[in-house]
Amino acid sequence: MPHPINLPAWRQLTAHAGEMGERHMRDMFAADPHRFERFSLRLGDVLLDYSKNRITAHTMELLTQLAGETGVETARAAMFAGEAINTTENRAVLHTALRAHDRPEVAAVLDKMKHFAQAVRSGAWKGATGKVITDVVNIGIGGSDLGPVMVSEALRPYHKDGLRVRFVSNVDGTHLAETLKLCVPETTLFIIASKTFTTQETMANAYSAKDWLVGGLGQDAVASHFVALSTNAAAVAEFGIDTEHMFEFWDWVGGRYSLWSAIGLSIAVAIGFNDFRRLLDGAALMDDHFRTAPLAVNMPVVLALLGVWYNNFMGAAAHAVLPYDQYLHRLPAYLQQLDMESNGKSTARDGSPVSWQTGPIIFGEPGTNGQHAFYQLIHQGTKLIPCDFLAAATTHNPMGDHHALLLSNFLAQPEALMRGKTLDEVKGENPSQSEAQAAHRVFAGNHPTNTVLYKTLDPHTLGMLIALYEHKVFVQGIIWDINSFDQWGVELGKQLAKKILPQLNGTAPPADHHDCSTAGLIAAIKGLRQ
Ligand SMILES: O=P(O)(O)OC[C@H]1O[C@H](O)[C@H](O)[C@@H](O)[C@@H]1O
Repeated sequence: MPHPINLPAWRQLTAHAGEMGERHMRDMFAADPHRFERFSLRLGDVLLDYSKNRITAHTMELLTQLAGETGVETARAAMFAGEAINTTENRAVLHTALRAHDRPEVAAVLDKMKHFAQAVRSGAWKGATGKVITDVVNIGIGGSDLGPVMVSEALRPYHKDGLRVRFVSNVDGTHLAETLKLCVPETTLFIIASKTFTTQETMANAYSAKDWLVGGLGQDAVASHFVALSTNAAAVAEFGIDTEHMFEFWDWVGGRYSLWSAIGLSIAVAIGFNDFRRLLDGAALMDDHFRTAPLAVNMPVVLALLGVWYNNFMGAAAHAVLPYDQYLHRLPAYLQQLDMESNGKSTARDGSPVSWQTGPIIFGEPGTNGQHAFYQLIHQGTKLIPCDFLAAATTHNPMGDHHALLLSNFLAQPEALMRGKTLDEVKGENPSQSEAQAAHRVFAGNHPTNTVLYKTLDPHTLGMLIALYEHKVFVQGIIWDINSFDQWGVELGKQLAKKILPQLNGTAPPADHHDCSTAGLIAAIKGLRQ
């Protein structure tokens, strides 16, 4: 497969970007009253409006051509077929199989999760002293935390009353300590979530949680207060969890794609298995759409292509995710891992260095909070930052005018970003102001946004939205000719931390291989501790 920059569509897009640089969306909207219908897609209760982008029909044709030339359709088929497309780890990438209904091993684990979730929720599962569980603490990090936290927060209206699900990820003891202050051993159940069951942070937190539990209830209590989610049965047993109480998954499930697997157990406990199944079914609907819809009308493909357009042809380095939905307040954090760990790569699939841009910097906050913080830069700064706006047409919490206020902002911001405000408009508002004063009040506009509107944030819709982003990231990885499914970039820091630990603890002599900054900081920490 030739590198993307050598493909005909890439060259044509480079030339086309030059032409499009001159054009303002305000004029394109004025010229075409059907732009919304032309550039929007709908699947079930989810609507994607991508009309506020710096595109024409020709732009989309060229981008779709790029998807064709980079082999997106072949790659998509290979992923769904279970080929080992994660070539640096020789693994298949089959998170889609977790939400389909055709694998017996998946069905068996889901069944086990269902029974466990029911037992905890109904009170049939008892702690060591016979009390029902009131607090479930998921201990995990990265993909074993961010997906479950994000979904658990997003689906709060579906949580069972009186059952609190908490998450501990950071190796900073503060995270666990502050969480344990809210729990008592007799009624607390720990879910240790780790694909490898070797992750330093998770193991440290799991052992400390075990000490806390054993300190309160004794060693025999571990069996009824700890369960594990992992692919590594030996390590689970060594930790002291009966593998009866282990929920397994497989190496073909990447960490950041694992919330659909046993890693989702905390979600199933919080919202109940039926709603967890609805989450999977929503994702399966998006999978089906992604697998079968022609590229030009394929929602994840269109989102991916728009991202490529700005990232590779218009010089954008970042992408903002702006949910106007408080329940999605952890979506940006979740997408940071999904997108940046997947596509933050600089080696092409053939091992050569890339000479084109790959994954963007993802950031965001829930609207309207972001408006009062960083939107200034998006509106008037020097950087081009494409944004995704997301909102539900209905609210779980009708209260006065709040939802209408929220949605009016959700609609106003993309309109303002698109349209901008000209010098003449500024002067028209206040003819007495000086030229210089007026200049500060001008908005260039022409800032691209996608709008994702859905009916209600329910489990099914959330499943669709997450799968939408998963497949977007996949398509971009194929176009950029990188492996979206490994994460070698996180290894070096881990290795060095392991070496530094005994030096900090004083069980190993200060090493002379450090640079003077690291050595100086180690010495400073020791000094400040005295
Ligand atoms: O689930 P675990 O094996 O504990 O891994 C947790 C996380 O740590 C790793 O360092 C990776 O960067 C993540 O992709 C992964 O999700």
